[in-house]
Amino acid sequence: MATSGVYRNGSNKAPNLRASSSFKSKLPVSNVRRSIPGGATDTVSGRVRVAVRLRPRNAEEMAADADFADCVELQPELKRLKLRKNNWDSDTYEFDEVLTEYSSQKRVYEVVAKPVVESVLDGYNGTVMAYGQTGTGKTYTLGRLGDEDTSARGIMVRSMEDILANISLETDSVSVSYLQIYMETIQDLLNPANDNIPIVEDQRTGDVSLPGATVVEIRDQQTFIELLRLGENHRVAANTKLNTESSRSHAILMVHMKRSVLGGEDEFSTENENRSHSVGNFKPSILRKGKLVVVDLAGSERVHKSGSEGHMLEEAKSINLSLSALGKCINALAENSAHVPIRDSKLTRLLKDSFGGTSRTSLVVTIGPSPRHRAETASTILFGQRAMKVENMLKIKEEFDYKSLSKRLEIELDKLIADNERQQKVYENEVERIRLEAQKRVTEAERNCAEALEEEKVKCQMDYMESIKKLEEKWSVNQHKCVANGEVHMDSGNDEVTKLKALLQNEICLRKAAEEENKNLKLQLVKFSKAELSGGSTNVMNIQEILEEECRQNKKLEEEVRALKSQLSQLSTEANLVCSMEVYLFCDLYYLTLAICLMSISVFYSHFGAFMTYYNNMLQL
Ligand SMILES: Nc1ncnc2c1ncn2[C@@H]1O[C@H](COP(=O)(O)OP(=O)(O)OP(=O)(O)O)[C@@H](O)[C@H]1O
Repeated sequence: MATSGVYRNGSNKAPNLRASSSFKSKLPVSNVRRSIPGGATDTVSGRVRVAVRLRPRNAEEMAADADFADCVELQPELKRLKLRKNNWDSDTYEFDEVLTEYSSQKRVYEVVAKPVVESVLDGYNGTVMAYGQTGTGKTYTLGRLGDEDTSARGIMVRSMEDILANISLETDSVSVSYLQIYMETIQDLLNPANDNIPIVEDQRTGDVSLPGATVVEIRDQQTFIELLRLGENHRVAANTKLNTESSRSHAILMVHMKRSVLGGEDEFSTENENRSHSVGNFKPSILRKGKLVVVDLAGSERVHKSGSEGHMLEEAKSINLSLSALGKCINALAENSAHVPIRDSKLTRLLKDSFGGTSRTSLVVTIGPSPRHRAETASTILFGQRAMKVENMLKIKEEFDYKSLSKRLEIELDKLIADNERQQKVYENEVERIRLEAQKRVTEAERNCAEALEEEKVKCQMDYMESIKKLEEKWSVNQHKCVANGEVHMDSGNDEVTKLKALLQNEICLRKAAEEENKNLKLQLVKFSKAELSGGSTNVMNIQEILEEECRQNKKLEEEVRALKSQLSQLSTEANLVCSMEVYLFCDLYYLTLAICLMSISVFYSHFGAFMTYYNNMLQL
């Protein structure tokens, strides 16, 4: 009976496996505490999950153990394993999963690794590790490539298949490193020249990294399989008594995944959305940095059983040393010991996060059926049982992806610039269209205007011609009238003007003679004045006054003569142009004026004559 067995897991009671959630189930969301960015304190408890896998009998065992029953009996439906002590007694152990010799590789992947891979895709670290005696199927479980038979593919290949199927190569990235710990040195299986890679621990986060290890970005499954093949070729293996191709090193495959998750995609979208509203629609996406570590341990073995000696013995001792260090750490963690001897080996330092750390860890312990190896099988089972007690505090590794936000903003900016340029082009085309239309309209308006002007011009010319014609007709009529009425007067007017001119000329001559005479008189007066200088008689003074008065009169006359001259010249010009009636009027007027002038001149000369008489009298006196 299953329940009648004795539980052997460090105490008399099996771990409370039923209380835990299903091995396949995802992490309970309600337990997750998140704090972004910086990867902070998003933790959830996660016990190390352990499955046991039984290898079928191999050819050697079929022969050697033909008469013996297997040392184990599996009850997969109860997830129990019975380890026979003898024919009538057995110890019963409970595991998270019990995988029989008939379990397919697919089933093994799904119960052991798939939940871990899913966690890695969610941004957690994950570890899948195989532990067991040499030749029990660790490499078979983890590392089979399934070249000929895809159903034989191991956990490594299937994990990568799942990862590649769940990420977007446009926004996410996957890269791998493949290493081995051989004789306490870390070597690069993808580049054997890298044969002493240091382990670097981040003091702040506790994260472990291997600077210098080859990191290859994976974009397709085939590349990954080729890398695994390359790594397997470089892995140290040897033909031992227990396994013709026994791995002499611990192989460690590290898969680094960076997955960009847009805000609002998952359960904490509301929180992210609220936070992102301050930056508008451009919420930084969340970058999840999950790391999957797949560890194919070297086989635990009893040295005498593996037949190792010389260098292989040294290898076996080194393997056992590191496995024993791992066992001690797991024991310490299982017992909540204050000190966990992580630094005792490279293996434990490298697996620091896998046991007692932040990783979701799944362990598959492989066992063989042979009763001859019962002790090793028991040891393996106990290792698994202790590992089941190790509690990890899973911590999500995520941060705001400012790089991707910047890229998105750049793309958005490019889009906006292109939109703007397109709109600018549309605008320019529209402006050009409007300009051409306006130009067309202006040209049309100009043409219309020119036509209208031309029409107006023609009309004006016609009106002008009409007016000229009318004037000419009128002028002609007037001409005829003039000819009929005033031709004789015109001729007589012209004669009168000529006479007037002659008279005027005569008067000018007279005036000049008078001026000459006046000048002479002045000279004589000066002489006379000198002679009579001291006399100062009143007569002379009177004469002077009379003389000055005469001069004034003379000037007045001169001005009148000048005015007459200018009027005469004007009259001469106008006389040729004005009609005969007007000429008559002007002529009459001038005759009158001229008569007055002549009268004035005669008065002057009469005065002048009187003066001269008086003057001569005076001289005689
Ligand atoms: N479940 C299985 N079904 C069929 N064959 C298996 C199974 N497990 C292992 N084998 C076979 O057993 C042999 C040893 O397996 P494997 O090399 O995987 O053991 P191992 O534990 O890795 O050994 P080592 O520790 O020496 O490297 C191989 O030939 C493998 O094909």
